[in-house]
Amino acid sequence: MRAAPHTLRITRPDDWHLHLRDGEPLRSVVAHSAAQFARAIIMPNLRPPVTTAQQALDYRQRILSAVPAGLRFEPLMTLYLTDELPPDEIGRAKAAGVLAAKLYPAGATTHSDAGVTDLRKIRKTLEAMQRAGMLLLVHGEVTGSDVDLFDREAVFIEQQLIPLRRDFPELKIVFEHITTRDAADYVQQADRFTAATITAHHLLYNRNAIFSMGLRPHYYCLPVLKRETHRLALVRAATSGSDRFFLGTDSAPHPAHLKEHATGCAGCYTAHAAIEMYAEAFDNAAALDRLEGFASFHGPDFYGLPRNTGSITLRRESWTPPQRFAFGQAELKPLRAGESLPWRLVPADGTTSLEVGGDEPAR
Ligand SMILES: NC(=O)N[C@@H](CC(=O)O)C(=O)O
Ligand SMILES: [Zn+2]
Ligand SMILES: [Zn+2]
Repeated sequence: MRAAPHTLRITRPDDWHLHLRDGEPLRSVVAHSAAQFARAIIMPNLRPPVTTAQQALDYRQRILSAVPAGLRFEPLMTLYLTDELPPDEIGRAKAAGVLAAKLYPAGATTHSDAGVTDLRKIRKTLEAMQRAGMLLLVHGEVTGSDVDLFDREAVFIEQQLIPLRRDFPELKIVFEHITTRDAADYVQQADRFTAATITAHHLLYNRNAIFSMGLRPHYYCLPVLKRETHRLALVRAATSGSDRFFLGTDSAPHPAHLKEHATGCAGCYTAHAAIEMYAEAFDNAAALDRLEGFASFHGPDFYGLPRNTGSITLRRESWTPPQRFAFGQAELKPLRAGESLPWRLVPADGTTSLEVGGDEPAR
């Protein structure tokens, strides 16, 4: 048997699904992602949502100005699809460098109230995207109160995704943050125009995490964590070597007081330790050799972008993320707060990743 490696060097990874928010909260969190990832696909679910090319360009500029000096980070922008989005905005967005548009079924998740109420209403926009080569990113859950929360992803595949795939065969679709064996199987068997992102928390946890010795709101996200058989299927997909699956943290910061609330917000914050959590999940599956493809190659290959050239190093060294970070005027409780992690990112400049951000907002 080979000895378990103590360090792991991989091509610098990207995050293909990230929420950075805006204003002061943005300035509090962006350094965490920039310390780990070269690029990230930035979700457009602000209030109001990012629905025009100009808004995407302005938001990109605000993100760049929030990146601390000395860190390089490229935000890759997306548009938020609504029933009213004019199809010709797609051409303007494409020309402005926007890579993708995001489908939030109305009511499916955080800040999705302006989302699409019926796919038939956006056919012309989807046609324009297919023509322009703009990717469609989907939050794949149906919303009806008649469908059990834990079945919403599987029902979405049958009711929405299969017809969508048939009607727009050459539209590149990323099924975002998949959480079920159904979704992993669907993507594995689909053609080369379909891929999926998988979060670190869905690789590490099943739904017991939300209910373990009391209700734990920091494990609540959408799509919600599923049962263990689904987690195992996600681990198999991520570590299979298949280029259909790639890294997307879905790190989704919310003020702690709104998560620890009678109607707590959905979203887990993982950007402070994302690559470390993925390394842990791949290590648990004895598949560390597959991490680089998943984290650094499959995403850019699917998006048609160049792979990164630099590298990062991870060390097997236990460390403990802090209990909280500042988040604008509020607090942010990260996943694994106060709990040890077995892998640690070795920062390029010799400081520790914990010092980026620290207990204070990173500026
Ligand atoms: N994942 C989440 O639970 N929340 C995300 C929205 C999303 O990605 O669905 C958020 O913006 O907070
Ligand atoms: Zn989502
Ligand atoms: Zn998300």
